[in-house]
Amino acid sequence: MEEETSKLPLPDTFLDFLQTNGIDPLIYTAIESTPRYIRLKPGSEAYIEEIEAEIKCRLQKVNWLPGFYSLSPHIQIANSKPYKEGKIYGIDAASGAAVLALDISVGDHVLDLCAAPGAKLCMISDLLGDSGTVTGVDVARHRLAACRTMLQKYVLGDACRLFVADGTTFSLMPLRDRLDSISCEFALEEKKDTFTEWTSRRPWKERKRAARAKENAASRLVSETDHPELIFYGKTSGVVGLSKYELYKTVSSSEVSSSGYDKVLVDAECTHDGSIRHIQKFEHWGWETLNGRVLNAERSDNLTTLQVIEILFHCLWLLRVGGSLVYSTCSLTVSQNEDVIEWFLKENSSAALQEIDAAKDWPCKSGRIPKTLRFDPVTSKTSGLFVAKFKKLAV
Ligand SMILES: C[S@@+](CC[C@H](N)C(=O)[O-])C[C@H]1O[C@@H](n2cnc3c(N)ncnc32)[C@H](O)[C@@H]1O
Repeated sequence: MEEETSKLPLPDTFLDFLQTNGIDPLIYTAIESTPRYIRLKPGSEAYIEEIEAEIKCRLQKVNWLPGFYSLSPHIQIANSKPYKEGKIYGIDAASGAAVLALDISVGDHVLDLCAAPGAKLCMISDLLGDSGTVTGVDVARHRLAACRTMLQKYVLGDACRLFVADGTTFSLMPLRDRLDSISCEFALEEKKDTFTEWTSRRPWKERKRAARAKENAASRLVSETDHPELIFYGKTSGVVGLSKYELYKTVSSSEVSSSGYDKVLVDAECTHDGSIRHIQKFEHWGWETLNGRVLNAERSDNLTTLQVIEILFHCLWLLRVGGSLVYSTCSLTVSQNEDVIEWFLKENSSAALQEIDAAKDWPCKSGRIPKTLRFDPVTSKTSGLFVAKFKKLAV
C-alpha cells in the first residue's frame, strides 16, 4: 500500500477512465512522490535512533496518526534489521486512518472482513493490546496465509482468529466470553475433539482438510455447506478448549443484536485506482493490460458492486446494536464509494452514517456525501482512500 513516485505517462484510456469517474489526473501527476509510511510496533519507541541508523534514514513523526512515521519513498525497508525483527511494518497512513476510524476501545471484539494481506489487521491487534479479540476473514486462502505469517512475525496473533470464508455468508459470532460458549454438560466432563493450542504442524486429518480446501479455492468451488476454514487462532482468541460444535454454532438474529461484533472493518476489494503504486505497475505490465484489470473491470477479482453491498448488509447484521462499521476502498471512483453507501443506506434503516471523530486533524477532503472522507496523494500525501463509518441502530 505504500506509495512511491508519479509523473506517469498516463495513457488515453486511463485518462478517459478518470474523466468518466470524475477523478482529477493531477492526483497521479502533480507531485513528485508520496512518502513511504511505517508503523512502529508499540514498545519499539525506545529504539527509534537504532532503527534510523539501521535503515539509514530519518523518520518523520506523522503528527495526526499515533505510531506512524514517514520516510523517503526510495528507502527499502524489507531487508532491514528492524523490519526483520518485527519492530516496524509498512502501512500507508491512509490505511492507518481507516483503522483509527473504528475508534477501537479496550475489550472490543473486532471483525476485519477482507482482511488479507493484513496490515490493517496487525494495527487492529496492536491497538487492542491484551484485551478483546480480532477475527480476520478473507475469501483468498493464500492471501490469508500471508496474513497469518505477518501476525506471527509481529507476535500479534494471540487474540486473533483467521477464517477463509466468503464475506457474504460468514456468520460466526465473536467469542465474547469463552465460558458462555461452553455448555454445562461439556464443562463438567473432559471434552473430546477440542481445539488445543495452535501449532503450525497440524494433525494429519486437518492437513488433509486444508489441502482439500486449497484445491477448492484453486478451482473456486467453495462448498456452501462447508464451515469457514480456520487457518489460525491465538491462545487468547477463545478458540483453545472449544469443541468444533461450539466454535461453529450459529446464533439467532435476536442474539446477534447483543452478542455481535463491536466493530467491523470492510476494506473491500476494488479497482485500486487510488494507489499510484498500483497504477505504476502497469508501466511494467504494459498499459494495454489496464483495460482488463481496471478499466473494464467493475471490480477486480470478480467482486461486483452488488457483492460489496451484500457484504456490507451481512456485516451490519453481524454487528451488535450500537456497534460501528467502517467501509473503505483504495478506489477514488464514486461508483465504488458514494454510490455504494447511498444504496446501502437507502436499503437499511438500521444503518446511520456517522461522523469520524478522530478525523478532525486529518489531511483529507470530504467525500461527495457529508461525513465520508477521501484521502489522495495531493491532499494527503498518502495513497488514495475512501472511508465511511456507520452505526447500527436498533429498529
Ligand atoms: C483491498 S484487499 C484488503 C486489504 C487488507 N484489508 C489489508 O489491510 O491488508 C481486499 C481483500 O478482499 C478479499 N475479498 C474479495 N472478495 C471477498 C469476499 N467475497 N469475501 C471475503 N473477502 C473477499 C480479497 O481476497 C482481498 O484480500
